[in-house]
Amino acid sequence: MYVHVNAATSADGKLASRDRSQLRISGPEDFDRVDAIRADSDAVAVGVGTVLADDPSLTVTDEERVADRRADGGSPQPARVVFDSRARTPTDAVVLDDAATTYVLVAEAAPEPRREALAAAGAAVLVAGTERVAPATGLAALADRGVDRLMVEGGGELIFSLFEAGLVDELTVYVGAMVVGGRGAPTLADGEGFVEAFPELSLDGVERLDDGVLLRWTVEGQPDGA
Ligand SMILES: NC(=O)c1ccc[n+]([C@@H]2O[C@H](COP(=O)([O-])OP(=O)(O)OC[C@H]3O[C@@H](n4cnc5c(N)ncnc54)[C@H](O)[C@@H]3O)[C@@H](O)[C@H]2O)c1
Ligand SMILES: Nc1nc(=O)c(N)c(NC[C@H](O)[C@H](O)[C@H](O)COP(=O)(O)O)[nH]1
Repeated sequence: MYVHVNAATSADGKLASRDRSQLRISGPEDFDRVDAIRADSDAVAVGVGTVLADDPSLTVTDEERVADRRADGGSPQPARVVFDSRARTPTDAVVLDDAATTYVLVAEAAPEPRREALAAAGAAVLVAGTERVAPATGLAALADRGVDRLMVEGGGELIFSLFEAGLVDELTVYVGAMVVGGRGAPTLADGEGFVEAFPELSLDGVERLDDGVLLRWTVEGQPDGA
């Protein structure tokens, strides 16, 4: 599976402010680029922290892109994926509307009534991992369901854990023209952090977009040597 992580940060590397509410960093050109990546993907993934903070739709909005997907014989919308170890996704979350298939990846530790509530709300609940969703197991379950190209939009906890597992192929970051600050504000890669075996990136492109900069990298070396 090809895994493309895309996110937007402030000039100081934050995904959002310390209150973790949704922060508009991208401008219209970057949001259009995000829409195009979604349209090229079989599924779009976020962590449950992002669902709770942003309540995103994760759908393709450009009608031509939707029509192209249909013409190619595929589903009009990519599937949506929530990494949600304890099944905390609210049953009225926008990702559970009927716009697309939604997989909620949970751990065995997720309470059964929550799993049932999510299934009743229309989610396809997949168990991957014991206490926390195991990234490689989760991605294998998605691959079994036809996901070859996965876009990951964040947040910082999920992005770190995918790097830690050596599963990221491509990273694109839009760096917007603002400073957010705050030691507790989420950054592009949070989690425990690396002290050695840092994932190595190879720069593929730098481009001005809106008032910011788009950086494109291929992931060369990963902690597990993948
Ligand atoms: N600027 C951007 O591009 C962008 C993109 C996405 C999110 N955000 C922001 O990021 C913040 C949310 O990020 P976050 O880091 O708090 O949460 P997150 O979205 O990374 O979700 C983390 C949660 O996912 C669950 N999870 C399940 N399996 C996991 C695994 N293997 N590894 C890690 N998490 C796993 C856990 O419950 C964990 O608490 C919000 O403030 C949101 O607005 C910004
Ligand atoms: N590229 C990007 N630039 C931003 O400035 C920003 N805040 C996000 N955030 C990603 C997060 O997942 C958002 O919640 C979705 O971008 C919202 O997506 P919808 O339009 O609801 O589908 N992503």
